[in-house]
Formats: sequence, C-alpha cells, structure tokens
Amino acid sequence: MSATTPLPNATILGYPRLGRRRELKRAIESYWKGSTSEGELLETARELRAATRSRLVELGLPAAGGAVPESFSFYDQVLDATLALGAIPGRFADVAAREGASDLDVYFALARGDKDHQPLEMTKWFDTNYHYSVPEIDERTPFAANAASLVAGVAEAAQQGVEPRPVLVGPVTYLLLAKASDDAGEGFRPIDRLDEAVAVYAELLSALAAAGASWVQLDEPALVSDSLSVPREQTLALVERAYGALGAAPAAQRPQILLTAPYGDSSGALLRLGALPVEAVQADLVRGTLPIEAHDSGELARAFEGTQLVAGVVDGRNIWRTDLRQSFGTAEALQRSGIAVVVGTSNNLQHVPHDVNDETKLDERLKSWLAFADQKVEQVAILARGLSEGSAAIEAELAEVDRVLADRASAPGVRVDGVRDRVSAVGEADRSRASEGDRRDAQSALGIPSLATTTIGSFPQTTEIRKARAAFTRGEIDQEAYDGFLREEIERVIRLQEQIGLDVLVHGEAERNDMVQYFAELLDGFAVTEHGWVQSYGTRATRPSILWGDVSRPAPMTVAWSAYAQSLTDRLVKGMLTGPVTILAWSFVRDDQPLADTANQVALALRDEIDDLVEAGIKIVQVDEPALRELLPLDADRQPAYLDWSVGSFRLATSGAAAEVQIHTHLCYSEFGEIIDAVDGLDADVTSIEAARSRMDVVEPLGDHGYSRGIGPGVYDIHSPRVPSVEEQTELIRIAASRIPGEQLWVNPDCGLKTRGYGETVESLTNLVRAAQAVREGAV
Ligand code: MET
Ligand SMILES: [Zn+2]
Repeated sequence: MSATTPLPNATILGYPRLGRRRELKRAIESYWKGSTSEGELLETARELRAATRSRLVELGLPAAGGAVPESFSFYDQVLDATLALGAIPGRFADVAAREGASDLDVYFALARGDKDHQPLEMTKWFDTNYHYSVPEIDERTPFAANAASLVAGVAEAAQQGVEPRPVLVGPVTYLLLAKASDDAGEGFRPIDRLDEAVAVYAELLSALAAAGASWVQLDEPALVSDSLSVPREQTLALVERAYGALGAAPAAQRPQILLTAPYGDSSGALLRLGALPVEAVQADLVRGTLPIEAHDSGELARAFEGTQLVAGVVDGRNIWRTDLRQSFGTAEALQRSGIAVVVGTSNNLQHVPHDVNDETKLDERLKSWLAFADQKVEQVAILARGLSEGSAAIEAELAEVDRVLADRASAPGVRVDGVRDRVSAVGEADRSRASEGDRRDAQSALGIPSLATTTIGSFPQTTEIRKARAAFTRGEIDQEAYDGFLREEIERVIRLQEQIGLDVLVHGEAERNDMVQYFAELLDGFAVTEHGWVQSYGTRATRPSILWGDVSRPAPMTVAWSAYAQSLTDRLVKGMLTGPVTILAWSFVRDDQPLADTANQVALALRDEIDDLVEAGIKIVQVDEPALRELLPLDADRQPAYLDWSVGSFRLATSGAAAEVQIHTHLCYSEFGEIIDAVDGLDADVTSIEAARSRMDVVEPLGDHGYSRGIGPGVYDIHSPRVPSVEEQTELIRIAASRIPGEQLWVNPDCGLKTRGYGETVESLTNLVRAAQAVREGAV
C-alpha cells in the first residue's frame, strides 16, 4: 500500500451479483448440469465483474481510490468467507482432498451437497429475505488463508483501470453467524476461535496489500443485531478486539480498512467504532440514526478524527427515490462538524434489482418515483458532488427530487379516502374473535379427528402447470382454456388426497405463480416488474412486487378455486391466503407511511376475502405468515412495537370469522422460541410450523408455554426429495405427543410441496397418513 489515500466521497457497499438478465444464474446452472465447462463459467463471471465495474464508474463512482466495491459472489458472501478462511467443515474434508477438486468444486459442494453430503444449512441474513450458507465450526475446523479469489479480483480490476475495494464478511459477524458443528465439544462456540480467525484475516489483508489493494471492506452487521447468541455490548467488545488487532498491522501489510455496520442502528456504538484503528467506518443512517448529542457537542467529530465516516444515507433495501434534500442535509451537517464524510448506501445493494430503465411495462409516473441499484449509485454520486462543490451545484437535482416526491404524494391511488376511512374506523373489537372455548365448541361440528392429517397448501408445480401458465401469459391459450386446465389440476389433486386418506384437503395452489405476487396482481395498490429480480439464495431470485398505493380488493381473489375444490369432495377443503405481514415482507413497500398502516389495509382486503370464502361454503381458512419472524427488528427496543402491529394486522384479517370457522396459520422456520408470545397472540385455531429437521425442537417451548390451541409441527421435511418412512414420522409424532395433548396435535409436512416432484410427494404423504394412524391406534 502506498501512503494513505482517502476513500473518495462516493461509494456503495456492494452491487447485485446475478447480472441484469440473471446471466450468472444461467451460467452456473448450466455448469451444474454439465452443459458447460468450469472455464466457461469462470469466463462469464469475469465478464460480469468487468461489466459491473464499468457500470459503476459510468454511474459516477470514481475509478481510483477504492470507491468501487468488489462484491461479486458465485453463490453467497458468507460462503465466500468460509473459503477465504479455509474453514472447510470436517465432514467435507474428503471433497477437498479429492484428486483434481477445484476451489469451485468444494464451494458448490458446501452450498448444495452431493449424494454423500448434506449441504450447509441455509438461513436468513439478518432481517432480509436473502439466505446464507451457515458455517459449521468446531475446535478442529482448519483455518488457513485462501486469498486467491480476492487477489484475482484486484488484478482484474487493475487491468480495467479500476482500483477496487474487496468486500468480505468480517470475522466477528462470520463467527457469530456460524453454528457449532456436530463434532464440537459440549459448550463450544464458534466465536471462541475469534483470535485465530483474526490472524487468518490478517494474512488475507496482507495478501491484498501485496496485490495492490488500497482499501478493503469488512462487513460487521452483527454490530446492529440483538438476535445473536451474544448481547450487543459484547459484540462491540469483540469487534474492538478484532479490529484493534487487524488495525495494528504495519501500514504496508494491510489495505486501509472500511468497517461497515449495515442493516440497523449503530448509533450506540459509533463513538467507539470511530476510535478504532481503522481508516473508515460506515453507519446505516436509514435504519439507524446518529448519536445526536455526541454529534451536536462535537464529540463524534473528535472520535472520527483521522477516520472517514461513510454515511449510509441512500436506502439499499427499498426501491424508492431518496429524498435527496434530506439525505444531503444529514451528510452536510456531518461534514460541517469537521468529519470526513463519504456518501454511501445503508447496505449492500444486493437486495434491490438492477435498473428501473429496464422496465418497459411499468406506468411512467410510478417509474419516476423509483430507484433501483443503478439509480441509487447515481443518487450517491449527486450527493457526493454536493459535498465537494456546495449545495448550489446540485440544486437542480434536489429540486427535481422535490418535484417527484410531491407528485408521488398527490398522485391518484396513493391515498384513497375510502380505504383510509375504513382503516381509521378499525377498533379493538375488530381484532378479536369469540373465546377459545366457544370456538372449540362451535368447531366440534367440523368433526375433525385428533391427529388430523393435512398439508400446507401447495402441491407440486409440475412442468405442465408452468407451461400452461406461460402459454396463458403469452396469449397462446385463452382464459377459458387456462381455467379449464386449472380445474382439471384441482380435481386431480383433490382425488389424490382422498386416495391418500388425508383428513383436511387443499386445492393445491396450481393457479399461483408465487404466494405473494399472486395476490399483488389482484389487489389495487400494487405493481409488478418484468426484470426486478433480487437474489434470494445462490442462483435463486424472486421478483418482489411494488406496493405503492392504498391497498384494496376490487374482486374476490381465491374464492372460485377454493369453492370449486370444495364442490368436488365431502371432506373439508381449507381456503388458502397469504397474510398481511408476509405480503409486506416479500414486496417492496411504500416508505411514506408506517408499515402498520399499510398492513392494516392489506388485512382488511384479506378480511373481505375470508368473508367471501365462508359465504361460498369454506369452513377452514389458512392465512400463511412465514415471514413473521423475518421482519422482527434486529433492535430489541423496536421489537414490541413490531409484534404489536404485525400480530394486530393478522388478527384484523382473521377476526371477522365466526366462531365455527376454523382459522389456521402457517409459519416455516424453527427458531421460534423468540416469538412464541406473538404466535400465541395470533390467536389462530391451528398453527402449522416447521419442525422435522430440528426433530421437534419446537414442541419443548410450546409445552413449557402451555400452548392451548391446535398445533401441527411438521413431520416431513419438504426441503429434500428424501421420503421419510412411516417409522420416522411416527417417531416424530410421538415426540410431539409426549409434550402436547393429542387432541391439539395436527400431522402435516413442514411447508408447501410446490418444489417437490409427485413421486416422492405421494409416498411421503402416504407414510404420513399411516404414521398418524399408527399413533392414533397406539399411544394416543
Ligand atoms: C413459504 S410458506 C408456503 C405456504 C403455502 N401455502 C404453500 O404451501 O406453498
Ligand atoms: Zn412454509
């Protein structure tokens, strides 16, 4: 490294990796299939990285000085850190030792598993819908620096005339997100190995310095989370220890360090972060704030003497055009207090799509309110120019945004009086149902047996279903033909369930492309994109809908399908809806009013849908809330308010149902102890929940809690094609029945079956029904 070179005053924390047209997805999947070689895949990746760098420079990030992040990943940034750290779990040692195994082979084996290895577990990255591969660490997991791909990125960029800033998950966050491997000793915690990991990070940094990198970015979002295994105060102490050590290396042996704290509020830590021996610190000023008093008193400026502050004032989580005047005010006030300010994003832009200008079908007016990744980079560049040249230099841009925001505030559909009046009229009574006892009595007429068997909603989405949908979308078949196809599909699924002997049936959700988008397309207030893909994990991406206006339901959305399914059978068919919290969590939601207000609007639309379902003869309605846990704020102080509105919106959606209507909900994650009171608060008659992989861990807290309503801990792990045997499922039901009374228990899979094939589905469900039968006849 040469003498210190400050970070230019514009940067972003990272950029989407799959490519504007998901080129990387296609290249990787064709490599997996064996249709292309590793060489071809590496070449596509190299081209994508080059295109990203040029694009970022074109959009206004300086090519020199480390403003351009090198944030490419073949699959996942946490997995990248596992490889860089050489922390290959013992159970994959044979893969790594295999003759001719490349780094990429090992990488994909960890991500996806193979016939002899279960893949690394996946779980959600902080409060996003992105999933990372969970590192498995024990006392003997090897740590050995592997800087190859980091160094290669720097060299590639240099050839292009770009001086990049390699990005890596920092050691504290990495270890706090890791789990102890099955081989770990009693009480071992991955974070116990922090000092060893830091030593390896120091080697990585030294390799980067030798390769000519002037900056490196280490991400430590653990700093803003109260949901990790150590209290936040202790995380900060661990960060001080790690960066005290990393920063102490002689200047020639490391790049300058940018330490980031994205996804939440770091205001309580910022003074201490500013005092660390690193050259720059980032704070998320969208989700978080500044320590106001310290800012006003000059204490913040003193802590940041000699340290640049990357002010994350452009939101990297949503797709709205930033209020530039307000963001500029924040950045300028920091600069005026004497701090060396860099304008940045609140987090890596991996959570937003590439470019609004790719959308050809969106309403032009709506489009003018939006900013995807490329537009965010431009916003950062504008703000930075304002800092360098004074606000007059960017007044035209600020005024343009003022105009756009005013237009958005007054546009038709954004505020609809009828919708607003209805929400304001909501009272507590609208959020409560008859008492639990009255409901139980009323629902006994349904004749549901104990250990009732059911599924979570979707049946396999076969190629034929996808083809028919695509043909319909392209206009190749008409509405009538498509509806006819779906009716046949529903009839097939109903007959199949009757044959298997399930107690409560579903229609199978063949008509739904996606459990949120389906509703977004039918509700007013939403728009859907053509190219707005966002990586969910690995090569998978979703296309979140845009919730831009007041939400209402112009017509029933699911009634025809559910009623048709019910008309085919004497057994009960569950109606199937997606809940308000999940609809919000998996969409890009308007940022001009509290989420609670938006959730209530969605809830009222669902409430009407439930009314109509019941009117049409449906007696059980399931309202899925798989994202309830995901939206839980990282910051403990903000959790009670969140739980209050999220639970409240679910109750508003479901409380119109009379006592004899049975309301189900479905949650699919197993770490649920944290929100057990909230789940209780949903007041659903029956809750199905993921449990198979953790071998019924959830029944313990439920039992302790004295949970009194229906509960269906999953006995069939639908994440794998494996068929669980009758014995295996019997055993899981027995474990559940040992803690929860049989008449409360339901028997069901962990989640929907849409990603499964029919062969394994039929076998697994047949075994599930037999297992329930066995337990009914035996123990219970
Ligand atoms: C991610 S939860 C999925 C629930 C939905 N009803 C399904 O079965 O597919
Ligand atoms: Zn689920």
